[in-house]
Amino acid sequence: MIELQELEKRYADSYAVHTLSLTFPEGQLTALLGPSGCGKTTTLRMINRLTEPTGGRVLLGGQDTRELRPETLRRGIGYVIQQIGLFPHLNVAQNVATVPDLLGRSRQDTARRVDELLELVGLDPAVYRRKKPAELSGGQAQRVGFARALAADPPVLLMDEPFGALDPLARDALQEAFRDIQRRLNKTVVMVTHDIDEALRLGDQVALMNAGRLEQFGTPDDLIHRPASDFVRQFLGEDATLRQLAGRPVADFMTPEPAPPGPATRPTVADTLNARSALSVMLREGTDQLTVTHAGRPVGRVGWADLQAAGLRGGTAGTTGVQPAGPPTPAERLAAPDSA
Ligand SMILES: Nc1ncnc2c1ncn2[C@@H]1O[C@H](COP(=O)(O)OP(=O)(O)OP(=O)(O)O)[C@@H](O)[C@H]1O
Repeated sequence: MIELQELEKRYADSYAVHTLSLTFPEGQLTALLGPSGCGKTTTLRMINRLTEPTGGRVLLGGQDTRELRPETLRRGIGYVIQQIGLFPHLNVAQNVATVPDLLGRSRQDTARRVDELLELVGLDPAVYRRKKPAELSGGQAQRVGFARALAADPPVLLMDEPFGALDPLARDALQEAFRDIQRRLNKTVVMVTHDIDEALRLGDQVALMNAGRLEQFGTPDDLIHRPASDFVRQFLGEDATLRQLAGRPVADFMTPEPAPPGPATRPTVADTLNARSALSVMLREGTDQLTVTHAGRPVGRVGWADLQAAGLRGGTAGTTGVQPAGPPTPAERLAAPDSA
């Protein structure tokens, strides 16, 4: 869908991006990940020509983007940045309506579209339509930014650290909302982030860059279990598997099981709890089996081996240092960050 062919950006005698070739698959979210200064933002901005390449080309739906006028190109691509930059003098509805207005849609269509989009991003139109940006929290403003980026229903969405300026709670909530939206709308999304957790959690694919070049392109699972280089291994760190488990609900690893008769004998966790926290509970409670509940009722069980098999597929316990009957080190590491 979006294809980069030997794309390059040179500044004086240094390359911000060097002969970068990669294809962002249609309908999927690709996280552009890498250390500061590796060329993520430059790559993203070359897709919508906010930055002009010094070499190579970008194909969008097979068409060379140099053949399009930059404004036409940008109108067809949603763009979300860290501080969304809403127009302060316009209310929420007017901000979201900017692009449909530009495209000459009727007033009625636009009003309906604005309400749909506000609902989609989790803002009640009746409450938020007429508010000014100054009356919104950071998370709400960013939601409006998403709505605005989606207003023209672009097939492609570029996002540069879209959750970066939010506090952890607002960030989690908006990431969840966005994941849900992405599942429903199937946009082709390229998201720049330096946050490994975010990339592994939201990315269908991850493109890991280093010094202007691509180190590896693959699924989160590929990067964790089949790192293409020492750089990839070191960048993800030894906690990579735990990070991946943190992004998945325990329901994904559960074996369905009818509620056993009699009093509960195993510790219970809700099916929405993330798998990393479920591991923490096992360590804390000294058990390798948990009962999983849905709306308070037992629906299945999950064992250490299930999480280990899923989390460490293609690897070994040594990858993370997690051991079932284990010494205290992993327990400390697991329990510390987010004991459920
Ligand atoms: N206008 C410019 N002039 C000169 N050098 C630039 C310019 N813009 C970017 N660079 C350089 O290009 C390299 C890549 O920058 P870029 O902003 O793409 O990195 P990044 O991976 O997005 O970094 P970060 O995560 O810190 O935002 C950096 O070394 C940067 O200093």
